[in-house]
Amino acid sequence: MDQDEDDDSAPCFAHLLVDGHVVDPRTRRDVAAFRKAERQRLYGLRKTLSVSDRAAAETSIAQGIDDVLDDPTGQTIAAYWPIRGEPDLRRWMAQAHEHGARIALPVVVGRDAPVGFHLWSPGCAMERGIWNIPVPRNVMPVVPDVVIVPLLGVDDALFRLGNGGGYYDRTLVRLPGPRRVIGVGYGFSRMTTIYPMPWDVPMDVIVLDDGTIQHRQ
Ligand SMILES: Nc1nc2c(c(=O)[nH]1)N(C=O)[C@@H](CNc1ccc(C(=O)N[C@@H](CCC(=O)O)C(=O)O)cc1)CN2
Ligand SMILES: Nc1ncnc2c1ncn2[C@@H]1O[C@H](COP(=O)(O)OP(=O)(O)OP(=O)(O)O)[C@@H](O)[C@H]1O
Repeated sequence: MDQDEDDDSAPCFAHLLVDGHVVDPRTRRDVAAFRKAERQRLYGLRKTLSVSDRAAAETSIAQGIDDVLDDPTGQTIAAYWPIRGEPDLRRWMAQAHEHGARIALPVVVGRDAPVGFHLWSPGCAMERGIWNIPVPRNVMPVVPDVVIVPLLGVDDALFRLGNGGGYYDRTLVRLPGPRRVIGVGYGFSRMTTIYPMPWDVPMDVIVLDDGTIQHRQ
């Protein structure tokens, strides 16, 4: 017997809630298993990229972001410090900083909490944060106008598959004011669907290394 559906001695439905969203437990389990397998497949594809593939991808993605952003001057832009074979945009970040953008990095502050965004500048002191991800040592929190998110997978409706912590989804729903979410990744990241769940937040536009620039319909 399945405890989730058939235990009528349990009047509490809290186990069906994910961050306030009602979710069927069996669906949640199936989707989590699907995403886990897809993550492994996509991490594997990233590992096949050569140094020159990566360099070319970074140039192409940087160009695509410039096309999408227009003038970064005066904008507060959250980018990221690359992990797990993500495109390395640090050169683009330094250039945008030089052109007058404020650049911030995501900082995990707690397991199920939204991430914070802390100002970064080229060469600033860094330290290892949660998950061992480098973060700026000096804590200067900001609210970004633009969030550049690394995508592991992306589906036709621009829902993102990430590393599986749910951090960006939790963060983006809570960001005050208008913000633009730009997903960046490799051409092989495309999927038909990630089976979006109520908490998934679609991106506004994606920039892939194969030259794809796709805006959400
Ligand atoms: N470069 C970069 N920085 C980032 C993010 C990112 O995706 N890329 N994040 C964007 O969110 C946050 C970190 N997100 C992370 C999410 C999960 C795991 C992780 O290790 N997950 C487990 C599996 C979790 C699960 O399936 O329950 C693992 O892979 O072992 C690490 C970092 C903040 N900083
Ligand atoms: N508000 C929320 N937003 C996102 N995920 C949440 C939320 N609350 C709880 N979760 C849980 O966190 C996990 C997030 O999984 P999901 O596949 O969405 O991660 P992801 O978007 O790939 O990760 P990340 O953004 O860290 O790269 C799920 O198991 C989900 O149940």
